[in-house]
Amino acid sequence: MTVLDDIIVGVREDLAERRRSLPLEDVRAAALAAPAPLDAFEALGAGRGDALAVIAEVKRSSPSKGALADIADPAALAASYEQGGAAVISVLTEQRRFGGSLADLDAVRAAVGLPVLRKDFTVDEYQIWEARAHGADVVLLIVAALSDEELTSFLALTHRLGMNAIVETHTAEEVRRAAAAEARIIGVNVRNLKTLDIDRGVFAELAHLVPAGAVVIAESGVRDAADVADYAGHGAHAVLVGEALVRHNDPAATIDAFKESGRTALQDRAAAHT
Ligand SMILES: O=C(O)c1ccccc1NCC(=O)[C@H](O)[C@H](O)COP(=O)(O)O
Repeated sequence: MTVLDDIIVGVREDLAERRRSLPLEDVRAAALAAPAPLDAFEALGAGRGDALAVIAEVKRSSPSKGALADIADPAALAASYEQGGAAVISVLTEQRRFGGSLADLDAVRAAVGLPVLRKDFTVDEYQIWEARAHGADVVLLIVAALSDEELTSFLALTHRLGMNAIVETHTAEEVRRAAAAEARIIGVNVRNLKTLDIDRGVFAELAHLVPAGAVVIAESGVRDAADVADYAGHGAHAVLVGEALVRHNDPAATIDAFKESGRTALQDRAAAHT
């Protein structure tokens, strides 16, 4: 069993319990009553000009590293991300392996005026309705965890609710599947979901396969501004950063530095293409 399979077993068990305490009809009603979603595609699309967008993640722990940070106040952390110029805030809500929760999502939603990503392992439409009910603007759809039919129907539901999805890929075949599903935002995650190893070179290999018009996100493995520049130089419109921000004592300054590094790399890239 891969790490992804193992995570999904836990996700399904937790989901069954939530579904028992709150049926789908009730979650749907709450989602439809929630304030309208914010436009993450536009917020991330800034990176298609000369300004790299940063998706800043609230991440307590992970299967690869264990506990990362004691985040006593996720709202305050998210507010510092917003102050540093993040375009989108990502909140990991998976509980067993990442220590996240819907309570974290609620706290962050209430604290920031930016689009918020509910970052979880989406395997059922219930989770998309639930994300919207809790004020999320974006959900994560991991191609490796979904059939083509699920990917297409989950993407359609997401768009019908006025939300966006980051469609996450790890291989050329998954980028092809994301493109065939007409994903507007495609993430390339350089963390191998079988070994959990980071290989930043994967982004350079796959980014150019993403269709023009889509937003391309480099996910995972950003340690410093040089990594951001490397991703931007290979075509990233945005980077998704967790560990480097939650471990830093000044996340706002770190985001600012990442954006500056990305801007310079994008300008160099544009100059090289003229
Ligand atoms: O972070 C992990 O160990 C992990 C393991 C298995 C599946 C997903 C995992 N992480 C989710 C993410 O995509 C990252 O949280 C995100 O890209 C940020 O990564 P990083 O900046 O390297 O913390």
